[in-house]
Amino acid sequence: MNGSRLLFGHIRAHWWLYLIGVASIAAANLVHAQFPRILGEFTDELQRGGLTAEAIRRYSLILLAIGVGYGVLFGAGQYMNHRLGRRFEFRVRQRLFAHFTKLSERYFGGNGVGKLLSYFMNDVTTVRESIANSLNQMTNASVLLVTSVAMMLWSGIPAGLLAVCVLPLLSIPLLVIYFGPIIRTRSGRVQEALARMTESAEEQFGGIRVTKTFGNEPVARQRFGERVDDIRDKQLQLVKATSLFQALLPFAGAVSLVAAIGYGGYLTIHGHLSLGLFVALTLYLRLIVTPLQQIGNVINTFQRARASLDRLNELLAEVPDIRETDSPKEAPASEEAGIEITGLTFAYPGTERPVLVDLSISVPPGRTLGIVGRTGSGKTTLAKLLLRLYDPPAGTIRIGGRDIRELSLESLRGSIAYVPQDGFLFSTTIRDNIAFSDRGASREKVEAAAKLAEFHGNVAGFKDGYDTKLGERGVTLSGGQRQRASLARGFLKESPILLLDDSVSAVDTVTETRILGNLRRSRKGRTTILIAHRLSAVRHADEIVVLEEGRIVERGTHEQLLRLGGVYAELYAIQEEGAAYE
Ligand SMILES: Nc1ncnc2c1ncn2[C@@H]1O[C@H](COP(=O)(O)OP(=O)(O)OP(=O)(O)O)[C@@H](O)[C@H]1O
Repeated sequence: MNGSRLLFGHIRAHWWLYLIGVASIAAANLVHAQFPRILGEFTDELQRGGLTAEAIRRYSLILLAIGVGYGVLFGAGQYMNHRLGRRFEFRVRQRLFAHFTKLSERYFGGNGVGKLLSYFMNDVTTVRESIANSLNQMTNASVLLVTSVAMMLWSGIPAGLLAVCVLPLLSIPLLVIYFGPIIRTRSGRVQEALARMTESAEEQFGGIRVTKTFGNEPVARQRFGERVDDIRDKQLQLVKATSLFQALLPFAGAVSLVAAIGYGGYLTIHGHLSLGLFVALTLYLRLIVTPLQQIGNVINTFQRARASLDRLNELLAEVPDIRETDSPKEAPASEEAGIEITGLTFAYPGTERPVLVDLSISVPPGRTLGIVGRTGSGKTTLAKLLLRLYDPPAGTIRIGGRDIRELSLESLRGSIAYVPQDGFLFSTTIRDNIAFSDRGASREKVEAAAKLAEFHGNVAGFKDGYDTKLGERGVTLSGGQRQRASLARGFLKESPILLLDDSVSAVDTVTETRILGNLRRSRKGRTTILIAHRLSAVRHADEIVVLEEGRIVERGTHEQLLRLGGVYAELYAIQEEGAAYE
């Protein structure tokens, strides 16, 4: 979808409201354009010596009516246009968010949070301001220009004189053609620099604790300073172009006024033009200097808005990598939720080296698989493929006999409760964090999940219990508590498949043993995958696979692998030795 269509689609959808807004402003300007003519007539009556007290009262009332009429109509039009601008902003933000939720992990991996925020804040606001202001000012300016010229002709100002005065104004379209693209390009650069600054701010704020513990504040200040300097440079370049453009427009207006005074003054001296008409002419020309400046403003803001619209357009055109088939199937029921992985080889998009090589694993329904391996051996990648955060090659992963690429994303992800190592907790209550997959879950259900995760004891210690708020304005949990809260969230989901990715690594060994015991009791008969560094976490699994550089190097039960005396046995010996030291 194209950027202009985003804007024009909105205008088309609300065209009648825009018409009311534009018509009100147009009517306001028609009223306003009467002003010089009335003053011209007043001057002529004054010159003829026929001005009576009654006429002064009449002229005063007419001028008052013009003022009130203009104020009411202009205010109403402006209100309408600003309201519509806000509606545009609201809709576009909603749409952007909906689009974001469809984009894949790869997109978010490549684009920082700050950059994405910048679309919501800077770009949408620039377009909204442009719509409301441009419409108000453009209607204002064009109606005032046209009516002023018409009124000048209607008042009897000679067409020749008018042509001489208006001629300098014809340079305006040429200026617009020249400056428009320059302003747009420079404005695009400002928006990009703003996005980079927001991204940098987000990163610096996120990493502020690391910065402080390393005493690295000067480096952080310098890095952020570079971003701010970049914005300043880009903005200065933009300001130079817009200022020059805006200065040249009134200059054209001033040349036109000089022509009026020269030629009009000559005609007045020689009696070809009444003093009243001369006054009206100069007032009209003064009156059109403001619209000329407004046109300049509008063109500036519109060019800036186009740069932002182009950026929004690019974002909306981003096609999600992970898509469903035309008729996606439902994931199988719990008792069929076995997993078959056959000949799975996978490299991350844009990379050559496969991270997983020819994996074949079978997890019958209700069984538990343990996956161990050194850091970087591909364990989490396998979890991401199971969830289709990245696409596995067709036919390589099946659940209940169905290729996961044929399942609807909602039902696939609904059938797997995934607990990552660093589960993110939202700034809301503990209850809402645990009941994330089922907001209506009963208190008992939330507590049962927390008990399974050995988290209930901690929660009971908080003054507000499950209503304790986490995050920015709430309690800060320890690493182990966060991990158990995230684990409770996974347990509450009660999905056919449970996938724990090193989810008990931050808890002590006694708590780990309890959690794993709870898990074995509660998940009896349900498919479970345990990814772990600590072998104690997988020793009860029905099968354990050992990964090295993306390949399965050993497989079997805990006892079989110990007997094999290979990598697993070696790791086990090292970990046992470590545990003995503890
Ligand atoms: N988004 C990505 N793009 C490219 N390469 C990636 C991406 N994510 C991970 N990798 C690479 O894939 C390999 C496997 O990573 P993965 O996270 O699956 O390992 P892991 O076994 O889970 O490690 P750990 O035990 O440390 O969590 C690593 O070499 C990593 O650098």
